[in-house]
This record gives sequence, C-alpha cells and structure tokens, in this order.
Amino acid sequence: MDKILILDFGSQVAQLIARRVREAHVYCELHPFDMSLADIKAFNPSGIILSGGPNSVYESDYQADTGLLELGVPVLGICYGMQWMAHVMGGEVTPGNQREFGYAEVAIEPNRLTDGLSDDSHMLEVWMSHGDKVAKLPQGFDVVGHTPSCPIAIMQNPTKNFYGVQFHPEVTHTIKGRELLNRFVLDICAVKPSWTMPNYIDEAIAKIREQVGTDDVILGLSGGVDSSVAAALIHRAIGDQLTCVFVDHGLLRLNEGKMVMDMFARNLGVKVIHVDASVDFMGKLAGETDPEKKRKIIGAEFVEVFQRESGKLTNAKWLAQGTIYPDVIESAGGKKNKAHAIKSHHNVGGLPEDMHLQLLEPLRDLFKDEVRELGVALGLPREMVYRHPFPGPGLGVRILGEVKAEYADLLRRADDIFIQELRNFKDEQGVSWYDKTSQAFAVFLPVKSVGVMGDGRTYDYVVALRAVITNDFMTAHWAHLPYDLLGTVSNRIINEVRGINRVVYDVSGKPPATIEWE
Ligand SMILES: Nc1ncnc2c1ncn2[C@@H]1O[C@H](COP(=O)(O)OP(=O)(O)OP(=O)(O)O)[C@@H](O)[C@H]1O
Ligand SMILES: O=c1[nH]c(=O)c2[nH+]cn([C@@H]3O[C@H](COP(=O)(O)O)[C@@H](O)[C@H]3O)c2[nH]1
Ligand SMILES: NC(=O)CC[C@H](N)C(=O)O
Ligand SMILES: [Mg+2]
Repeated sequence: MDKILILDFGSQVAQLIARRVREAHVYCELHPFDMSLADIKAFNPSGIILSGGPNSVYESDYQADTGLLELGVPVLGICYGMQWMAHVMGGEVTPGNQREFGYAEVAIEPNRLTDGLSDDSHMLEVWMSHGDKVAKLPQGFDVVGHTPSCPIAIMQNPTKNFYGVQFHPEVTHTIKGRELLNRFVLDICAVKPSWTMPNYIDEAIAKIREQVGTDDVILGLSGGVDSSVAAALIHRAIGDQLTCVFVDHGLLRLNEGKMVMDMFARNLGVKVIHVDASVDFMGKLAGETDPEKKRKIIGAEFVEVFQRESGKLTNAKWLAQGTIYPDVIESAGGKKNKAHAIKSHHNVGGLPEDMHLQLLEPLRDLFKDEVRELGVALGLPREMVYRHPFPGPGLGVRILGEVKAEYADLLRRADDIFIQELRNFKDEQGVSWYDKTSQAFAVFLPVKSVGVMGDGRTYDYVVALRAVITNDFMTAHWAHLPYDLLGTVSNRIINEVRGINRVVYDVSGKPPATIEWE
C-alpha cells in the first residue's frame, strides 16, 4: 500500500495534516521528527510531509535526518518544515522583524503545487503563523509565491519534487489548503486514493487472526462507538474466541446497561458478560474528591475486573480495547516538548504494569470518523455508530468532587431528560439537536442554592448542561442550542427530579475549558 509519512516538529496542528491526507483516502502516519532514517526507509513512504513547529531551525536541535532528502521521494515542508529544508540544503533562514500571524494573500506564479487552485487573481488566501522566514533559497529552488512581508512564501525544486510553503495548508482558514495537500499527495507523490474502510476490513481481519492465533480475547465493551466497532471487527476475525465484558461501575447513564446488552444481542451475536461491579467501584471512590485520583481509581478497577473475568476463561491472553489514533498521538513518545498531562484517560497510560494480558487494539491507526465508517461497513446500525461518545469513567467525572450514589441517581435522571429533548427538538431540516451536536450531557454540581417551588422554599443542587460541536474532540465550540430547547429541559429537570432546583448552561469552549468538567 502506498503511504505518506508526516514528521512532526511539534506543531499544534500536525494531526490536521494527517486528517487531510486520510480524507484524501491515502494512508499516512504521523511520527516524531527524530524518526531514524532506518525506520523511515522501513516505512517506505511515497512522500514525506514535514510539519510546522515552535522552534527556530538555526538554533534548535529539532533536526530530522537529512538522509530523508536522498530517498528520491517528494517532500513538502510546511512552515518550520520548509525552513528546515532551506536550512539543511544550503539556504538561509533568518528571524523576521515581525511575527506574521493570521490571514495573508500569497501571489503565485505557475507551479505544480498550486496550479489551478486560484482564479485570475493568481492569489491564494492562506493562514500564516511564523516569525522566521527563508531569506535565501537553497540551490535548485525557485520562488513561486510571495506576500508583501514574506518574499519566499512558496519555494519549489521541481526536479527533486521538493516543495515548501510558509503558510499552513492543513487549517481550514487556508481556503484551498485541502486541494493543495491533495495535489501533493495524489499528483506529485502519485499515490492512489485506495484507503477506504471497506478495503481495510480484510487487511485488519488478517492481522488480528495472525496476532491472536488460537488464544481467547477479552474485550472491554462500553457500548460506545470505538469498543463496539472493535468488537464487531474482532468478532468477524475470530468469532467465538472473543468474549466481551461490559462493566457496570454504577456510573452509567439511565438504562444504559440494559440498552447495551439488548443492542449487542440484537446486532452482533457476540458473547457479552455483564459484570455488576458497582459496589467495588463506589466503595473505592468513597471519600475521594480529587479528579485525577478518581480517574486513576476507576482505571485500576476496570483492569481489576478484566483480569478477574479473563481468569474464568481457559485461554485468555489478550485484552482488546477501542483505543483510537488520537489517543495514541496524544500520548506519543519521542516528542521533546512533552505535552502537558491535562487528564488521564483511563484506557491509555492508566494500565498497570503487572497486567498479564497483552493488548489488542485494532483501531489504533484510525480517526473517529474512520472508526464510524468502518462500523457502517461492518454492518452496525446507525444509532450505534453515531452515538455521542461516553467517557469510560462515566458519571464519575460528571459528578464534581466526591461521588455518591445519591448524586449519581439525580444526575442520571437529569441527563436522560436532556438527551430525550435533544432528540425531540429538530431544526428546519428535520435534523435533531442530538445529531447536530457531537457530545451532550448533564453535570452534577454539589452546591446548593435557594429556590421557590409551589410557594415553598427549596434548598437543592445545581445541574449544568453541556453540549459541544467538534470533529475531533481536541477542540470544541459550545453548541448554540435554541432557547426553547433549553427552557423545556430546565423545566422538566426541575419539575421531575426532586433534589435539583437550578439548571445552568455551560458556554465555554475547549480550549480554554475541556469537554468534561473533570
Ligand atoms: N463500562 C465499560 N465496560 C467495559 N469497558 C469499558 C467501559 N467503558 C470504557 N471501556 C473501555 O475503555 C475504552 C475507552 O473508552 P472510550 O469511551 O474512549 O471509547 P468507547 O466507549 O469505546 O467509545 P466512545 O468514545 O464512543 O465512548 C473502550 O473502548 C472500552 O474498551
Ligand atoms: O474513555 C474515556 N476515558 C476518559 O478517561 C475520558 N476523559 C474524557 N473523555 C472523553 O474525551 C473527550 C475529550 O474530553 P476532554 O475535553 O474532557 O478531555 C470527550 O469526548 C470526553 O468524554 C474520556 N473518555
Ligand atoms: N508555525 C511554524 O512552523 C513556525 C516556525 C518557526 N518557529 C517560526 O516562527 O517561523
Ligand atoms: Mg465511551
């Protein structure tokens, strides 16, 4: 299979480059800039894209192996990537006298990378984010794009098929950015767009069979998108060697347990064991108020249950999980500027070292939308594949502070009302607000406020509603829900859930907030 290698110099948006390439139906992987030449050769890319990055090429140790320029494959450098090419190939990069951040218009001359992308104005509307610039071209290059403040905005060496752009084609603010990346990948690298999920199924199945052999596999099934698709895929590969374990930690949504069990019985025909571990989880969580500690307790308890259940099978050697590519990228090793640990997702990094099961993660290379596409290709029903994600720690991270059964009961009912009304309310096109939002839920705030109901004073808890719109869950906008929807939800919660007398709506984006409250 033809594939593209993306080397990440620490860009905030490197993942977007990978998204764009995948959207062109071309397989690609994102690796740290210091990937060894041997590994690059083993990867055997049809083209290489060098990302942007926060450093300056002339003073940083963020240097890739220059051997990648001798492989005879096309290279596209973006921002820092372009500057790095210029720097190591004999050109010159200097600090600009001012940072250029935001919208810019690049005047272009004929060249293979951008021909046909502009109208008669010969302008491209792009997004810039840099301080340094290429001041002198390396030998063999010419300038084919410039702005008033950036004389070398696009450089090319058509003989070697090397291109550099100072702007960021991967962000949507660069109007023809997608087309430019497609041009590089499909045209200049001449890769066939054959990366589609139906094509991928057979390959994935063969790989699972080879890995697992005749062993048994236990899979943590949450009823969420990722683990459901993983279950369907693994089941197709190894049939009855797969046993799914659905853990009820006492922090599931209303009727979730029954719904998940029914859904799987109806749609998949896989073995699912329903483990009620709520007493264990709730017991361990008692008295704990710190969000990170709560997450760690829940993560450890999950593994505890998986290990216990695997002991009941004769030949279980594997723990399968629905880990997907963003999980892997976010916890990537090799990056020198280790990203801050914002929160410990329970399934990545939260696993104990002494686990005797090996990990089987067939979705590790896929983005969420690809996972969904794969689910559809495997015949899973829409309502399963397009569910909102639900975090493994469940209501445990939506009850702020100490988790109590009493709080969980109130929250479950409030959350259920919110979700019901999101499904009821439709826009002019008939699309429900559940489908218009990417994730929505209620949060329990353990603070009391005064209210008045039926002429009586109340002194009860607060529930916050959260609804976000996002593609990748890395950044998100709060959803502009209609007031009448919010009004209906608020009325119903306060009337129907005794113990809650106030409902508020969360209008924070991510960043600066995160999607979950803990
Ligand atoms: N209640 C649960 N019982 C068993 N395994 C679980 C449970 N909750 C989470 N897991 C495991 O943890 C993994 C990560 O959870 P995560 O929420 O990221 O994915 P998901 O639930 O499969 O999909 P989604 O992102 O759509 O919710 C799951 O793929 C699953 O293997
Ligand atoms: O399986 C999970 N285990 C976790 O520990 C976890 N924490 C957050 N999430 C989900 O991740 C997405 C981003 O959430 P945050 O903005 O809150 O980090 C959102 O979709 C969250 O619901 C989790 N999923
Ligand atoms: N976004 C980037 O790649 C920036 C590259 C380099 N740090 C500059 O400021 O010019
Ligand atoms: Mg989930």
